Amino acid sequence: MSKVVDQQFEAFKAHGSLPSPRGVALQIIQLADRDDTTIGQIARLIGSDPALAGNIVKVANLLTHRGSRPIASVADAVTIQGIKSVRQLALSLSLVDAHRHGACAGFDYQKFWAHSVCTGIAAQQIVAKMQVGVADEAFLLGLLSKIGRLALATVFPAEYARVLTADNLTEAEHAAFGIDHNQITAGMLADWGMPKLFQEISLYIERPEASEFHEGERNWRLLQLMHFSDRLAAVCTAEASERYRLIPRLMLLATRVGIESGTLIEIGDRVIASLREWSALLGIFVPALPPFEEMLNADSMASELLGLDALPGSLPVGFKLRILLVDDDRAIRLLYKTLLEKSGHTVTTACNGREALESLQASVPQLIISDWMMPEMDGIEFCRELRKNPEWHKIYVFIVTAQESTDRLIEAFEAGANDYLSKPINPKVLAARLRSAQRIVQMQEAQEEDRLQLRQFADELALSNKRLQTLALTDALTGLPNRRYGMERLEQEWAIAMRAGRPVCCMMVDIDHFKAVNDNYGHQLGDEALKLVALSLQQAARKQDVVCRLGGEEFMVICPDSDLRAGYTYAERLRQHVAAQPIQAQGKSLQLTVSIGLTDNANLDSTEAMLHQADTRLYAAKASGRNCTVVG
Ligand SMILES: Nc1nc2c(ncn2[C@@H]2O[C@H](COP(=O)(O)OP(=O)(O)OP(=O)(O)O)[C@@H](O)[C@H]2O)c(=O)[nH]1
Repeated sequence: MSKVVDQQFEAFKAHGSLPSPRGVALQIIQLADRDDTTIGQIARLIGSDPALAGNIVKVANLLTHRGSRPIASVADAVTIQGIKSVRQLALSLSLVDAHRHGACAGFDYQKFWAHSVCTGIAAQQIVAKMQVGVADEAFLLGLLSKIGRLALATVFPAEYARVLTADNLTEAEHAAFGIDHNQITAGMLADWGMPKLFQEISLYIERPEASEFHEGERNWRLLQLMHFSDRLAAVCTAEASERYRLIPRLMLLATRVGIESGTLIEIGDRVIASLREWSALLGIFVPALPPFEEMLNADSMASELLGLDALPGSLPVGFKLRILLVDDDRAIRLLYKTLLEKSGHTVTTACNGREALESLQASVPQLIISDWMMPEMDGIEFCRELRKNPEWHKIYVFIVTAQESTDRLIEAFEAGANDYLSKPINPKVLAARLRSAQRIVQMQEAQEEDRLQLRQFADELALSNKRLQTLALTDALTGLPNRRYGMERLEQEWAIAMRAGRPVCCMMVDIDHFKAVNDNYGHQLGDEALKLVALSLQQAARKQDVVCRLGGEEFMVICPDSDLRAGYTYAERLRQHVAAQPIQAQGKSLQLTVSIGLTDNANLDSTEAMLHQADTRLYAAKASGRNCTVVG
């Protein structure tokens, strides 16, 4: 304790006598603390106080196994219980006896003792289980950890009754008495010659985060466990309605100090059983308690979980995960669902692998936290099944395991897990691991978005290329394939025909006296007429024929699989089709005709030769009076 607190404690002591083990009990405590004390010495000392001696024999009989030979003498009691346990008994019996009631209205003496004894029992159980210190010492420390409150109620009964109604008790105590109950406890333990560590722990038992112990060191761990014992005692001694408000925080605390829910239930049940025996012994009232597992699973706990804080650390702005939580322990599901939702994530739950797989059909999360050991389908099998579906490959999976052996971890990674979390899950570690998973999920999603965007660009590009290509190969006025297309197509048809030894025809079609149309009616009507002739040619063509506009009023028609004879018949049909249909444009009726030069591939060695021949024949058709077809 600091010098100032020391002085405050000295000043406080001057106001009246503090609770203390009296007479024989005090001597027992002092004697028991010495290394050379014998059982005989302790037994003789206890024997000098008949009431205490009677109680100690009674206690020893109650605490030893039923059915064994009853303990009749103090010496037997000390031998069986051990000197340290007898010291605890002497101290508790003497303090409880002297302060079962008191003058401070509003100070619940019964509840105070129930809580103190329960903290002692819990500390003893937990310290033994977690192997961080001497269990008997932990009992004593737990029992006395709030003795400062009894001291305040004893020294200032009227004033303390008023202070007890305050929301923040330690602050109100400071305001009223210049010292708080934790500081008084530390002072009293110092006065009773208790180890310095006891004093430090009692100072910070209610607020371990304010202590100067270094995280991870043995004393820090002991303080955390004592704080946990204090909270566990609060749960065990609270009224039912209050109890369910306290349980969620106790569970969270358990995960922080490394006690998983199975161990918590085991310790809780032992504490409840032990408390029942102690309360009967000391004549203290404790409320009836259900089995611990029932408390953790109670529905009424769910709403209280909402009072919990979010996981430590902040989320990247605007990035929240869709998480699926898979665990067969309902309390764990509830606790982590609440914590994760408080941190901004959206959480769904499943109680085993099979249920999780079913839920994936409905909605796909970005991250899964799955326990390993579960009934029906365990975490590993679930992982394997999950990875079989390519749609679920991107889900980031954490496997929660109590065993960190290399083989187990390799098995988890081989089944498809991305990472693992050790059981019990430490919220700080979970928060850090989640942030790193978030970064990966975020990166994956950004990549996926880039990929989708690229694909969209590529699709758009392909489409516009196709459009450009179509434009490049189409005549804008008539919508027919243009010269470029016509020439390429003629090459293709030529190659096919030559390879297959088949004929192919080509005709040049030119509108007669078209200049006159333009001159007499204007270019606009000329254009209209060109479009209608193009349409007429197309209508008269067969499906496999290719009609294109070479430019101006000149067209080319390619007729695959046609020799000159068939081509001629066809050319004539075309010519007559145009001649037979007067063209209606801008309210005028024009009678147009075409001249055709026809050729085929027979006896020619290239498309150029073919085109040249068709051209020559077209000129011949013009020369011979137009509106006719020339074939040779
Ligand atoms: N309206 C319009 N006229 C065009 C187009 N392309 C070419 N022409 C016209 O078509 C006419 C072709 O005339 P010429 O080559 O002298 O031949 P023609 O008058 O048809 O006479 P012959 O071919 O000898 O029967 C010219 O007046 C061109 O201006 C076009 O896209 N639209």
